[in-house]
Amino acid sequence: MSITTFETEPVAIGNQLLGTGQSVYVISEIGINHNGDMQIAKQLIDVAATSGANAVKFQKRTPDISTPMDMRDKIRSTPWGDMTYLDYRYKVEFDAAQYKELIRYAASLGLHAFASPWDVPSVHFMEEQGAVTHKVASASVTDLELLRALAETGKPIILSTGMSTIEQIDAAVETLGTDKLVLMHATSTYPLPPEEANLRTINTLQERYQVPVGYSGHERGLQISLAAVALGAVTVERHITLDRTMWGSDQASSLEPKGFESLIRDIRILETAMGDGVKRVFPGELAPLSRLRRVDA
Ligand SMILES: C=C(OP(=O)(O)O)C(=O)O
Repeated sequence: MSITTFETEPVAIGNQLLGTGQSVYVISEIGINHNGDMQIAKQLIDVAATSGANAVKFQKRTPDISTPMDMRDKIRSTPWGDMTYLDYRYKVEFDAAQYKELIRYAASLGLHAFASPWDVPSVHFMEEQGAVTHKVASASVTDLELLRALAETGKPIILSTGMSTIEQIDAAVETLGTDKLVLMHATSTYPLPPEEANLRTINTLQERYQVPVGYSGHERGLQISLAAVALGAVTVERHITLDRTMWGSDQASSLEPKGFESLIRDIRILETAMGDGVKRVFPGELAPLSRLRRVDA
């Protein structure tokens, strides 16, 4: 079985190029694992920085717009008591001053900070915070109004493709344009079982859209994300948490600090080991060559 990697024009996010042969851009998905607590958010930024990630990412919602109607009045038990799902969604949102502080804090540690805006006002909100890029969550692939607002920012866009058909991705890509677009292969099963990972889709997306393709992972463990890098993923995004037993819907399928650090260590080894594909004799082979080869050609 052959594996093809496609050369695509790199996309710049801030000072970092995303593309074949470039260092893998590692995104620490904080999402809502901060549970609305600035201290936890900053501790997660610390984890991203000490692990060697390139970026931290949040999820930004205007709950009155982005919360599905049939979910709003459902009662949820939370660490702050029983409340409606809508009230809970507000509880885990940060305001403009808090985002400014978090983005400034991340920048002081050498990290990009951005979000997946889940509705149009959240796009404008993140623009006002000066985000370097915007991510489209898999759930938003078919929200063409949101995608048009994102395209208008002129920023590079990272589009995740979980829970989407190829026709839905076609329409999203047409709306966003391919100029500054990075796609993410994703399967939105939490946690992701290996039989639904379908990693060869990375190559399918590269071939079809001719843009850099990364991987947004929800599996337990590290192997599938590492295999994605070997298949040519230019960026890897994983949820991070301080402790998988913390309260919150994404905590259990997140990586803890030690696991995240190991992931990035192994990604850096892999990207170096991928090389350039040009067959050559390496300096380290010369001694074994003279010792072992009997017939010189
Ligand atoms: C849910 C998100 O991403 P993905 O679809 O890649 O998991 C997100 O970025 O908010």
